[in-house]
Amino acid sequence: MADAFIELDHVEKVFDVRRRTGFLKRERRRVRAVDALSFTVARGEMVGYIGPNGAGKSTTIKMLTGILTPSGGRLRVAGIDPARERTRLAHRIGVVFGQRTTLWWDLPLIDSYRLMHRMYRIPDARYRENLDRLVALLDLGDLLDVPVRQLSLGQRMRGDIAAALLHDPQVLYLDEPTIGLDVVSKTRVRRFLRELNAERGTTVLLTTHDLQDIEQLCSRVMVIDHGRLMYDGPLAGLHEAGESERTLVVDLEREAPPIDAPAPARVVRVEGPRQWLAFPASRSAAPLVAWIAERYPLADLSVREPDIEAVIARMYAERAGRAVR
Ligand SMILES: Nc1ncnc2c1ncn2[C@@H]1O[C@H](COP(=O)(O)OP(=O)(O)OP(=O)(O)O)[C@@H](O)[C@H]1O
Repeated sequence: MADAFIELDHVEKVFDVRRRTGFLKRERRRVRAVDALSFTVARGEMVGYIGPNGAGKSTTIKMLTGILTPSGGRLRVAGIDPARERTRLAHRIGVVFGQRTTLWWDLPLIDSYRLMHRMYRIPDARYRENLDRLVALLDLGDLLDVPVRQLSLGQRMRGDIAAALLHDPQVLYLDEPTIGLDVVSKTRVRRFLRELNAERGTTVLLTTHDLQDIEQLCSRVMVIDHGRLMYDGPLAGLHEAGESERTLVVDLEREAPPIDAPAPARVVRVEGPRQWLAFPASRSAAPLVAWIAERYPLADLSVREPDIEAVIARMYAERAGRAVR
């Protein structure tokens, strides 16, 4: 592909794992974390990269950043072989790990940015311009003098995202950027990423367990499992492939027998006055809510999105999959 920015051609990563199986006894095992993985991502695309635990997502990202060397296949990011030219590539990429911070824990936030200014040799004018823009967009003004360890998770995440973007990377790898954040912080982070992508054309590869991250940010999603690409296409297609379901959680004013909802909705759990109804993710919850509200005394309700593991599990079960390369 001419405008491919990230290119993987039959990339593999095999780990040799030694395991103690008894006194003085060790077993050698080979783990194929990434298996003949091929895909391309065009410049400016925002792609969700999802899969169950241990699927090979982190291993892929580590190879894309040059931290790990592939055992086989061909890998290029912006035309660069990451494992061979890690330093040159570092100027083109930004990485945010939701669970870990790249910021200096004991220093005020601004000091981490000053250190990055030096580390990446960002020209002074560009550093100041980027810092001002990121501080405004991510609302970091009041936090710059606060030591990182005193920041809330949402504040730290915004601080980390700014740190990853100070040097104007062309591609941003995000690993669980909204994990543990409250609804307001999630919305803020997602809005920022949308704007970044629209205004700067930054290519984004996003790993997440939150389907709403994907829904709100990515027109394309890739599903990986056992190191292989299981699906590559729009999120809507994934829902179809896995016939995923959302759950309507209904709190009635008092206990009642399971709600006899019109198919395909059905009660999957009852606990006192609370009932859980599953319905296809492709349908609106509104008609079901209206149907229940007409017949039952409602105290409260909420809709839960399917989690990624459930979608993928169904995808396997149904095997109605499409576009498996
Ligand atoms: N350094 C390593 N040595 C040995 N095995 C490893 C190593 N790193 C990863 N693995 C194995 O490779 C497989 C893929 O792991 P990876 O961390 O890439 O999965 P993941 O999709 O990122 O999972 P999670 O969602 O849990 O982060 C797993 O079986 C894991 O145990």
